[in-house]
Amino acid sequence: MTDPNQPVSSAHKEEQANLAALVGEAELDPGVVERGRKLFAQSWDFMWGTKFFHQLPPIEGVEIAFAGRSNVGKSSLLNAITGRKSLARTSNTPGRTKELNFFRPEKDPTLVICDMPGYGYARASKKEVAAWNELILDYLRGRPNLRRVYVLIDSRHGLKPNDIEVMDTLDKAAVNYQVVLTKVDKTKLNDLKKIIGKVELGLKKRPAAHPEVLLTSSDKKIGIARLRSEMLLLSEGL
Ligand SMILES: Nc1nc2c(ncn2[C@@H]2O[C@H](COP(=O)(O)OP(=O)(O)OP(=O)(O)O)[C@@H](O)[C@H]2O)c(=O)[nH]1
Ligand SMILES: [Mg+2]
Repeated sequence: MTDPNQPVSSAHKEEQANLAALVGEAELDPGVVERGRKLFAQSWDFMWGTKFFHQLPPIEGVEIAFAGRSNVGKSSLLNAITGRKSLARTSNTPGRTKELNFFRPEKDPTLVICDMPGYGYARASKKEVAAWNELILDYLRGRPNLRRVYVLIDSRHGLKPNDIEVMDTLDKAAVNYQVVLTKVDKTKLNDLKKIIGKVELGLKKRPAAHPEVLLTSSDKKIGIARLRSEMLLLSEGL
């Protein structure tokens, strides 16, 4: 709780400190943070895009995917971790990413990131939604080098039925995943704490889920160093 008698700036500072504690970057190993920074400071390139499961790129290195409902901030998060404004196209209109788009460092084939189309986009045609959902689910359960799926959830909205469906699929396929709460710059600290508690409670019952959620804001660059560090360790097979 903030003290109403304190000047606004110190309440703000306290809020920032509380948020930083939730994001958990202070406990990171500085050496790992630096290696993570370097991994993403390389020149990252678009590698492959497809709407079809039978046209996926050849298997090379470790793959990590960003999944989540339309407009949750998947492409923005890819841009934030690679420090690029428009490596992946973003939009405030849901349904921007229409293919599985693969990215990797220009000179290093050890890590590939897949930016996925969003699920749950109501305004596309039924046929298009069905095709996307099929592609997303086929990819999530059928990609042998998929090491981790980050399931992005808007921190203002929480889990929706299609997030549950995706997590059920990942549990059944035994594909390791972790929930990332996005746009934390838009959520009040108390609401954020409530949603973290609720989501983490639900994750306890899920065998393939990482028990802890990550917090990010692509706009304010919150949680980016931690995500980079964790992705570095995954790319190294740890
Ligand atoms: N405030 C805030 N807005 C964000 C953040 N991340 C993304 N957005 C906004 O959310 C909207 C959607 O972002 P995208 O990155 O295109 O979302 P997406 O999940 O890739 O969407 P689809 O490709 O349509 O599935 C854009 O208007 C972004 O500017 C964030 O951390 N904070
Ligand atoms: Mg996108």
